[in-house]
Amino acid sequence: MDSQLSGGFLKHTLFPPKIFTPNSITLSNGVIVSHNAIGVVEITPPESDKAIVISSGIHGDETAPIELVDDLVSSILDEAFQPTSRLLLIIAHPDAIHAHTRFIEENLNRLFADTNPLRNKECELANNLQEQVQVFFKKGTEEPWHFDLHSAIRASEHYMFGVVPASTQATDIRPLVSFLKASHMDAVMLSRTPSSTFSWYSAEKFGALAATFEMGRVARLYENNMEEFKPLRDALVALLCGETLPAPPTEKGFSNYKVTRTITKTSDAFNLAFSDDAANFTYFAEGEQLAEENGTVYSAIAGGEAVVFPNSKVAIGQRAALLVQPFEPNLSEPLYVNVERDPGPVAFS
Ligand SMILES: O=C(O)CCC(=O)N[C@@H](CCC(=O)O)C(=O)O
Ligand SMILES: [Zn+2]
Repeated sequence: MDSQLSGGFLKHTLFPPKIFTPNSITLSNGVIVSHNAIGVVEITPPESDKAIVISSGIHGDETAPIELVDDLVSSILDEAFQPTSRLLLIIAHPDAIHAHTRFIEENLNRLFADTNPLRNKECELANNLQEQVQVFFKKGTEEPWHFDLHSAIRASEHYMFGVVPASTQATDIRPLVSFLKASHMDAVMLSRTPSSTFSWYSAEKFGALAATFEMGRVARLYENNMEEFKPLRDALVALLCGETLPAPPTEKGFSNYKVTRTITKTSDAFNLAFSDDAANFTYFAEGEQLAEENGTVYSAIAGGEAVVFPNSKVAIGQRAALLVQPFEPNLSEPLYVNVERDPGPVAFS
């Protein structure tokens, strides 16, 4: 193993040597740690039943996930726990982390639909990450999982929540929902339409149990209160080690939402009808105005809608908000999140 990785995965990712050579070591517990690329570490135990990708730093200013992934790699190197799953651990975008920004030229988390023409650094990163994940999942036949860790830009009615992408695969996501509950998350949101996010890539291409996790709110590196994410870390370690997941908390509930609509910004005339700092999951009653663009008015549909990830400053052609409604899934039956096998009826405008 190169000496820099023993100084920490994050440190190596942010300050890599001029020439990087992929390398591997076998720990005394038999676990192989391979440093495949800058920001990509693969863990191979002697036997495995799951193949799990845990990615962070897709957005450079969302730092709690980066600290968590760095900590997991250090703990594996220190043999503090012994994974029984193959793992791919990722810190994706060092330039954006250095710059304390979401991205440099283009939102990396919208570049996983296909191989990208190389117009900027994010396209190159997305292509490399697609390749790394593809090789990783195709190496074995274990159950594929992917957690893409993020932090929200704004305050949120639900501090920690998962966003499950819609795919054309028939993947029953109930184990994922159980994992969210065991991680003490507050909510899950089921998508309805395909997206071009990293978690969608793993769900669509490999049938992975995949989700974007929102871990609290953006903060500078090492200014996060990582105690808040201890239940998530505990659940991850249990999953990685093939142990029983921790029990969900009894003191708080868990909310289920499904996306009713995606509002896409199509011009510079796009405006949100509410304050820029409205929290995620702010509820709007039927008829309340949500956004306006060139005379098209978006208002909440019957039953009302809550707004998630509102952002009028996104690039033209990109998602400016998700609108959601609560629902109660029937967990005694398989729960699918795709266009063909929709989780239940929902009102559309
Ligand atoms: O707080 C925000 O507005 C953005 C936080 C974030 O980066 N969220 C992800 C969600 C991806 C998904 O829909 O699965 C993103 O916007 O890329
Ligand atoms: Zn993000």
